[in-house]
Amino acid sequence: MNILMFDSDEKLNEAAANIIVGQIQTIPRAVLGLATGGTPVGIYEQIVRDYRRGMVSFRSVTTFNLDEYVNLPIDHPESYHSYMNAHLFSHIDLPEAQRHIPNGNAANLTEECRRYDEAIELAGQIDLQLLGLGHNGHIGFNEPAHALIKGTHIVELAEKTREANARFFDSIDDVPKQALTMGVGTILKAKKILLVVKGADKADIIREALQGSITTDVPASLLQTHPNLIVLLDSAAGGKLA
Ligand SMILES: O=P(O)(O)OC[C@H]1O[C@](O)(CO)[C@@H](O)[C@@H]1O
Repeated sequence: MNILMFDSDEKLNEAAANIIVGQIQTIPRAVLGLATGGTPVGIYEQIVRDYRRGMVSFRSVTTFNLDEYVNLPIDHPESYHSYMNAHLFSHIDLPEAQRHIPNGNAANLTEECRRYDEAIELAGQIDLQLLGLGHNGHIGFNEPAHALIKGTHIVELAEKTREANARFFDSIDDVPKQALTMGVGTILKAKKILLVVKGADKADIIREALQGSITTDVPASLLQTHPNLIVLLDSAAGGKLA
């Protein structure tokens, strides 16, 4: 595990963008796993700047997002489809057919999960998976549980997750109760993982995830088993690491 700490958000975003752009430049048909939430917004802004400077093209890149809400219309401003369009996809030359996000409005959600896993397999596994961290240690929407699920599945969102994400909606009642998420097995199969964590409110959970026991109660702790994990933290998030 390689942990890097930054004293400014700008430097952290630049470092994360460099790693992602570097993968695209060195891997001919790179497959990226992408995340949503507040954390990656500045990283996507930096990637778009790099794209506009002509440093990178996404024409032969394939992307798979970690998750999507269930029963939230795709064009709802807070769907992860809308998020990805607003922050990344509408600004770069990534062909639409190469962008993948689970469909939380599919008539048969179980079948949609199976289809999503099959698409990832067909793409030849994920070269680089970008991850944020939930306050309860979730990665993607893999919430703390007695057992974690390997592949894409339907998940009941934890109250803590709905509370954290209520800031994006008019009220907590509007936050969906379910989501589709890539499983921890798929995440751990990525060749490289880039975990980005920002803010003092995540200092305790990142310490538990990286330096505590490996437990399904803190899904991110399973990342300790990954052979190629890079962790980028701001100094507030990293403030409690031993
Ligand atoms: O970056 P944020 O907004 O704190 O979110 C952290 C994590 O929570 C999620 O948004 C899901 O709640 C993940 O996609 C993200 O990695």
